[in-house]
Amino acid sequence: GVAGVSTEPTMGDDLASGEDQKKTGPVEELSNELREEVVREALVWATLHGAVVGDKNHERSGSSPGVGIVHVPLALLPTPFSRAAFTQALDLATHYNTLVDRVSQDTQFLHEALAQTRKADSFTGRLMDIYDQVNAEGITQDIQLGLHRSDYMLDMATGALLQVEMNTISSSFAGLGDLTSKLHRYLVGRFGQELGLSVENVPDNSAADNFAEGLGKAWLEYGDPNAAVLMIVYGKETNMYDQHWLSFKLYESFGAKVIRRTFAEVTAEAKLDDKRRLVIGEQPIAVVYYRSGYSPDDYLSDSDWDARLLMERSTAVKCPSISYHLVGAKKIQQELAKPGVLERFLQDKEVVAKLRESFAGLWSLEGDGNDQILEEAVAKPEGFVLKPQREGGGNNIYGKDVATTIKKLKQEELAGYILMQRIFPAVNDSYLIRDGVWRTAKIISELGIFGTYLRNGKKEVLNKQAGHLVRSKVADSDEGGVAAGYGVLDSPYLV
Ligand SMILES: N[C@H](CCC(=O)N[C@@H](CS)C(=O)NCCC(=O)O)C(=O)O
Ligand SMILES: [Mg+2]
Repeated sequence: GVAGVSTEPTMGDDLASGEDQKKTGPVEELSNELREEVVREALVWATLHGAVVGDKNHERSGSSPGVGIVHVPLALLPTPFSRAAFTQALDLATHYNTLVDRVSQDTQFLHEALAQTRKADSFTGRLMDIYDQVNAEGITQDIQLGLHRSDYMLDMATGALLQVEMNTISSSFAGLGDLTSKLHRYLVGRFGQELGLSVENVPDNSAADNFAEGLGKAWLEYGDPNAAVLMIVYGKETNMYDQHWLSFKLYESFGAKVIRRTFAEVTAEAKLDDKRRLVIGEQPIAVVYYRSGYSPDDYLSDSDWDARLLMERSTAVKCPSISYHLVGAKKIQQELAKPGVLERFLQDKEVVAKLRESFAGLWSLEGDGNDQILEEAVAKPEGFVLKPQREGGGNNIYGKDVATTIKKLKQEELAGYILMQRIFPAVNDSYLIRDGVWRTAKIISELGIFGTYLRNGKKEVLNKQAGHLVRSKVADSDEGGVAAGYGVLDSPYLV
């Protein structure tokens, strides 16, 4: 209901029908007046501290800063999450950073692993073409900056922490996720007594500072104080404040300035000078940070692809470089899960074992020996997710559609997908607030762990577990993307 007036029927009651869901979380303890007070404090805190997004109902909200602003979709209170699993996820971060960097340097592996996919999926094909072109010409810049987010779900049946995916491009919400932790620490600190919660169970977060540090240290490694950071963005971006948090902290901590451009503006304003340095207008660029370019929809014409290639050929540090972008492909995630493949990149057996135990079931549709798993996926589709080579949310295939899609795919299309074990996390009770309106809901949550990695040639400058994010969604919805409008920002309550 509207903050202060509980108008809507509470979702919780409807879904209680017969499901023996373990009721967890503080939701049932909230009396009306306490809930109204906590909701009001949450909304005021979020607004005052910049935990905001553009309001999609306001036509200028994505293009004019300060206009059409609304608080970020939120879980009112942090959601219970296993302390052991949280610690395990944090511990994996530096190892996943290293894995991405090692795989990115193995041209033969990338070619072998993506040979079929580049033919089956034209987007991957275009990325591979750029990869081949810059390799043929000779890499101009071996400073690699990764600002990653490795997403996990805690499988209720086995208690296993399983990786959903590794994001190596445009990993959102270091800014807003950090703030959500701070908001929940404020609310639990202020109302913990009545809520029966303690702030020690709400871990602090420094994702925004860590991502700004990654950008800042890459800018320093480039070594030109007059050069700027170029952020590649959408013309209309309702998640701009998550991006501006990083720009502001980067300037505050390092003095580096960020300029924002779309691919079209890069086409109009960019050139390479005689040393292949990237210049936008008169402004030299030290780092290119992509917050667009992860979906084929982001390339509206060949000139956008030319802009990507031009930036890739330049001496600017790309985040991600084309090779880091490719390592984040779902096909690579699936190939890395094959027996013996991790050992190609990592020597430490314990590390290999830790990473491998975080892999969910992952299978290709094409190639040898998969008939049995394909039959199982057609017979029991609810146990699987079918994933195209797409980022940005809203693309995965669930339920019966898994079976119908597998049956209708042509042989040459199979390598454009991967099949993954569907993970069933615990269901929790929560209050979700969107546009100032709260509602109770049964939610499932996904934990993202940010990682920052910077290597300059042989020198590893940075390799950090860089903070966390929880995104929650109504338990019966398949998609969970916040930017895509399904999920809310949340944080873990360690139990
Ligand atoms: N609007 C763009 C959105 C960029 C984007 O979609 N990033 C993907 C990884 S590729 C992602 O992190 N998705 C999880 C956050 C969610 O749930 O929406 C931006 O913020 O720059
Ligand atoms: Mg993703």
